Amino acid sequence: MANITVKTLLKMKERGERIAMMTAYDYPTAKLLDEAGLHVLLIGDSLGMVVQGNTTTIPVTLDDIVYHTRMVRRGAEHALIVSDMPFLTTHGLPEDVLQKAGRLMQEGGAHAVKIEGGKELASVVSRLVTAGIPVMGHIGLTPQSVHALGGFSVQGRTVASAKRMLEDAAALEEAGAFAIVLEMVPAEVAQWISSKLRIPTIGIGAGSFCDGQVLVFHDAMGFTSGYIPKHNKAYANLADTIAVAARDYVREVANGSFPGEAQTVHLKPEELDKLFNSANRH
Ligand SMILES: Nc1nc(=O)c2c([nH]1)NC[C@@H]1CN(c3ccc(C(=O)N[C@@H](CCC(=O)O)C(=O)O)cc3)CN21
Ligand SMILES: CC(C)C(=O)C(=O)O
Repeated sequence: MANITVKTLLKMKERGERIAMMTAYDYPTAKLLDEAGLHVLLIGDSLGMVVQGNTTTIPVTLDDIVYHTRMVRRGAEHALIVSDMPFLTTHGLPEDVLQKAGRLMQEGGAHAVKIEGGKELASVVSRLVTAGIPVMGHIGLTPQSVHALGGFSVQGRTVASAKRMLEDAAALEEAGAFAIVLEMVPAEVAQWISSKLRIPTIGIGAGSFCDGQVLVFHDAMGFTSGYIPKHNKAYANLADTIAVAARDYVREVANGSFPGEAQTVHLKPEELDKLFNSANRH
C-alpha cells in the first residue's frame, strides 16, 4: 500500500472510492489498523472519554494529544495521521493557534489537524493551511460544544440548520480544508452536502452517502463497558474477550496452574545440589 496523503483522499473522492478512518490512541493499535488498510488514523479527543474515562472531551489537553499522537505515529507506516485540536485551542490569538497546531506536527508527528467548527473558523483554516498544516474540518455534532448544544444530539434536522451546515462546509472547503467530518447528521443532509463539495466528507452517524466513514476504535471493537452510541457497529467483542481472559488468569493464579512448566525456568541439577549443600552449612 502506498502512503496516504491529503491528495490521495481527494483522488479517492474523484474516483468514488470510500475512505476508511478510525481513531487510534496507541502504538500497537495503530500498527494493527495501519496493516489492515485503514486510510486515516485519528487521534481524536474522544480519548478523553474512551481512554481517560471522562464524560465529555472537554478535559483533554494539547499535551494529551501530543503524547498519543507520538505513539500512533510510530505504529503507522502508510495511514494519514490526523490529530484533534482540543477544546479552545482554535479560539486564541492566531499565533497561539499556529503554535499549538505546530506542536501536534513537530512533537507528535501528525500529518494534519482536525478542528471543530464552521465558517467562524475559516480564517483559522486558511492561516494553518498557508503555514503548511493540512486541516480537516468537523461540523454537525461538535462534541466540544456539548454544553452549548445541550447534549450529544443529531444536528441539521431542519431546513434552516441543514442550509447553515452546507454554508459551513463550503466555507471550510473555500478556506482550504482537505476533508470534513460530518457527525450525527441525517443521511439525506450528509448526502446533499457531500454532493456539493469537491473535498471528501467523512461521516459518523451521518448515513452511507458520505465519501468516507469514521468510528471510535473502542466502539468498533466492542471495547467499552459503558454507553455505546447507536450509530456504532461493533465488529468485534474485545470487552468479552478480555473479561473471559482476565477471569481465567485470576482463577489459574489462585489454583496454582499458572505459571506452568512452559513458563518456568529450573536450576541445573548440579547447581541445585550445591545450593542445598551450602544452605545446609549455614
Ligand atoms: N465512545 C465514543 N464514541 C463516539 O462516537 C464518540 C465519543 N465516544 N466521544 C466523542 C464523540 C461524542 N459522540 C457521541 C456521543 C453520544 C451520542 C449519543 O448519545 N447519541 C444518541 C442519539 C442522540 C440523538 O438521536 O439525537 C444515541 O442514542 O446513540 C452520539 C455521539 C461521538 N463521539
Ligand atoms: C468521533 C471522531 C470524529 C472524533 O472527533 C473523535 O474521535 O474525537
